[in-house]
Amino acid sequence: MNKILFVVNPISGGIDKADFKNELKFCCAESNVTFDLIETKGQNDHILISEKIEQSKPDAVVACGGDGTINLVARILLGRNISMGIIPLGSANGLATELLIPRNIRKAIRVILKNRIINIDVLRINDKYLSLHLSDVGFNAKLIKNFEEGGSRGKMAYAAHFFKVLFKKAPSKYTFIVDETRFRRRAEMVVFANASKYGTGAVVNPDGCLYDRKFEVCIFKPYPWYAIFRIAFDFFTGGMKQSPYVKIFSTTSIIVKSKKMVPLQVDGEVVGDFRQVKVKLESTQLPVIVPPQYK
Ligand SMILES: Nc1ncnc2c1ncn2[C@@H]1O[C@H](COP(=O)(O)OP(=O)(O)OP(=O)(O)O)[C@@H](O)[C@H]1O
Repeated sequence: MNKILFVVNPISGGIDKADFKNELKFCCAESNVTFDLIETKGQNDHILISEKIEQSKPDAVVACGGDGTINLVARILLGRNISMGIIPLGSANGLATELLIPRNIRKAIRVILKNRIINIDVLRINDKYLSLHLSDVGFNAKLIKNFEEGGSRGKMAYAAHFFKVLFKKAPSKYTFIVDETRFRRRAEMVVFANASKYGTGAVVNPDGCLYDRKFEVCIFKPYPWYAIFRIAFDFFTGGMKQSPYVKIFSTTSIIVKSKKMVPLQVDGEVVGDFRQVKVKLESTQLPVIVPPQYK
């Protein structure tokens, strides 16, 4: 690899990026690799980064931030034949966790410099949003919405919101359309899973694989209140496939319709309320730099 462009979100995770930039200089000099760096501004980043790519002609573009920054870079790179790297420097790094990318900055930079690439699947939602990791409608989207609106931070606050939302059940009626088949179900949550687990470590889709040319739909059926503990247990022990409250199947496209508006979250970001969610596997995969331990 000759040249790398690092896209750094200066505010992600509330982390000062000075140490990271020093590490970057050190590691790239050590490996004789030239690099460019651009900081995101929070506005028109798509244009600024695209222009920088044209000018800099990098072999790889590395997203340094949280899931939002990764999604931004992925949208720009898809179809361009440039690989994407990830340095997890956000408050939420679901995809980096899934890919076993080290949280340690120096180790993460060295993963990039080793340049081991796999092509991962990408989902397109409602012809607009890109999902590399996990997207859903229902209780998790509500959880994220409440958490963001609550203004609180930290694991305890998150756990409190988690149980509050699980207890405050509000199933919706959904119609599922897969190829020629159509069926109806009431559900507390429907997950469109390219990956296997959330950034918190909760395993929603135990067999999830990022490069298998399909994704899983995980339907959480309405459950009695006492099932909350079983569901929480299955989330953290990887037992979701055996759960009587969850149905999981694989597909390459689906349309889910709901009578009422339901919040949709895409890779950690609530993007709005919808009555219809259309999910499709993109024909193009995205080359991503991964550590040797990711199989
Ligand atoms: N220079 C900047 N100033 C303010 N906001 C910015 C800047 N650069 C990027 N952003 C915003 O950062 C957000 C993406 O953050 P990202 O997901 O990478 O990190 P994060 O710490 O996990 O964030 P969050 O906790 O908000 O999800 C986007 O909303 C983007 O608009």
